[in-house]
Amino acid sequence: MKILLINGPNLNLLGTREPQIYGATTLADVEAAARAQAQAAGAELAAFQSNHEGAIVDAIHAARTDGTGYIVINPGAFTHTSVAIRDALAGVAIPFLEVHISNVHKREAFRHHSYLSDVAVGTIVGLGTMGYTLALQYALAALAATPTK
Ligand SMILES: O=C(O)[C@@H]1C=C(O)[C@@H](O)[C@H](O)C1
Repeated sequence: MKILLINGPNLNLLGTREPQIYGATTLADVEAAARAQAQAAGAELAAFQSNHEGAIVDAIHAARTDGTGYIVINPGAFTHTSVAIRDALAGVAIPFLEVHISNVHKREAFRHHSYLSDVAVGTIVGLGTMGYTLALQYALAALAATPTK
């Protein structure tokens, strides 16, 4: 079982970026916890972060042929702008969960729309970095129930 964790732009700044919104946990902490969670379940986790839309699209394409069974993605600001990332996720037909650390629905209006949510299995919003843990828990259970992946 292999899960790909993708974080988008500015999430490399986690821990110092607007901590009142995104908390004090660093991206390295998030990725290390996710890796340990996956390994404890007998799964592999690949973690990818980029500030560049095309690099995220390329990472999604690569998942199509590397055995990835589930994607957990926080697209950052590309959530609200990127048809390209939406199309890549739909194009590889790998189930994915959309995660947002903050409750985007309590923030600026431009954050209320996602180009991904209607093609996602589900979304986890506003639960801080625990959202990643919960998303992984769901993805691991889903993969365990479908042994082919
Ligand atoms: O809450 C989050 O994780 C999302 C992260 C970002 O960087 C923002 O651009 C999104 O609007 C929200």
